[in-house]
Amino acid sequence: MTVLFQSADIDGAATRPLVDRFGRTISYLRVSVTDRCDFRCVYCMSEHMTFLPKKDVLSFEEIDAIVRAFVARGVRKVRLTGGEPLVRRDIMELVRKLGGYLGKGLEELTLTTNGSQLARHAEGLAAAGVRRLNVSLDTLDPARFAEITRRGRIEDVLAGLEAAQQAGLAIKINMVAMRGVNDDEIEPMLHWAHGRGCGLTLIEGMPLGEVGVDRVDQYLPLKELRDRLAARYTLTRLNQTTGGPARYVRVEETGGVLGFITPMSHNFCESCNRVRLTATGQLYMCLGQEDMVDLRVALREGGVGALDGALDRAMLLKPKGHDFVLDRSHAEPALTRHMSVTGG
Ligand SMILES: Nc1nc2c(ncn2[C@@H]2O[C@H](COP(=O)(O)OP(=O)(O)OP(=O)(O)O)[C@@H](O)[C@H]2O)c(=O)[nH]1
Ligand SMILES: C[S@@+](CC[C@H](N)C(=O)[O-])C[C@H]1O[C@@H](n2cnc3c(N)ncnc32)[C@H](O)[C@@H]1O
Ligand code: SF4
Ligand code: SF4
Repeated sequence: MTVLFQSADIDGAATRPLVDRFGRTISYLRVSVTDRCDFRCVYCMSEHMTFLPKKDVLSFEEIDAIVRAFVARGVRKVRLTGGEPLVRRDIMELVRKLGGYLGKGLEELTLTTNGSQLARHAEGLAAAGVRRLNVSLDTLDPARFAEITRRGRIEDVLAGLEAAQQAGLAIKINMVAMRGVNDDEIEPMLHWAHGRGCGLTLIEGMPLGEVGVDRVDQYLPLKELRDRLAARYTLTRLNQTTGGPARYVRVEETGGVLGFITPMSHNFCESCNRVRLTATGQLYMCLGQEDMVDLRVALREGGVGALDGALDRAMLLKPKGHDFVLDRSHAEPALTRHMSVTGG
């Protein structure tokens, strides 16, 4: 195997932080380790997907080299995502490698997962230094779960959650709010999640990739949900941030934390701090735009030494924000690229 770099000290302050043209500092890297998934959630994928060729997928050594370059430039948070990160073969090998950067520049290593494989990986994740996970779950009803995921078994996810909590991992549940699909379950989910010590974050559906369902009908602005919840519960605004896009409140009646991610109704791009690496090594500067730098090409043609320059080029390309529009006259996806490619 080619050794891409020798061990060097990446501890301490970044010498040249990553700052874009709008003065935003990049401190958060999302890494899609695979675009494949064992589910086909209706808002994310179509029933029949063509996945990226396996031969083009970055090796763990290449991902490691790229993450290292980012940490050296001031990235403090890395999230593994996908597709489903836990379906990539030998994924724990990568988690352990990246866990080695914790305390040496990296402050948080975490994952977003559908939970289906969590039961067998929870202890390993905790041992590698992961402290919290975001688990996507849009319903508590087994039949509805099977419909939304087009093939998932809720029992597997619940067993995964149990194992993760046993392993001491903090859990935030991600729920995409969909009108006419799961909007009758917001309050039950809130009580269920908070009752077991998990946070709950509601998300507005975004128009990425052709998925075979009518996104316009399903779109539910979270302002509407927030008003509905505020009529029943006392919501106290929290200033806490995880470095992600959610805005949080405490629900006084349950004592738990509720988050709102509102890319459609309230754009949070002015405070964007993140970039995204796909499984095949393209660094996208925005979830909702096409601007990218190919780090796989940079690495394979120029070695690790070429990464720094590629990151500088990337900063010049980061756009101001997305241009998502979702209404009857814009029913097409904003981009053909599915969420599972860019990792959400
Ligand atoms: N438009 C937009 N959506 C985002 C961005 N980051 C995350 N999301 C969406 O937010 C939802 C939840 O993302 P997660 O993977 O849980 O990550 P996070 O919100 O950063 O997580 P925390 O670290 O817990 O704050 C997903 O639907 C993402 O697609 C972003 O930069 N822009
Ligand atoms: C793409 S998934 C990848 C990680 C993992 N498979 C999972 O589902 O948690 C990351 C997050 O994006 C969310 N997501 C997927 N498609 C979305 C869309 N069109 N709009 C908003 N959120 C979406 C999912 O609900 C999930 O919370
Ligand atoms: S949201 Fe996650 S679990 Fe669902 S299809 Fe997309 S990648 Fe898979
Ligand atoms: S849509 Fe693009 S610019 Fe806006 S927060 Fe997300 S990644 Fe950042």
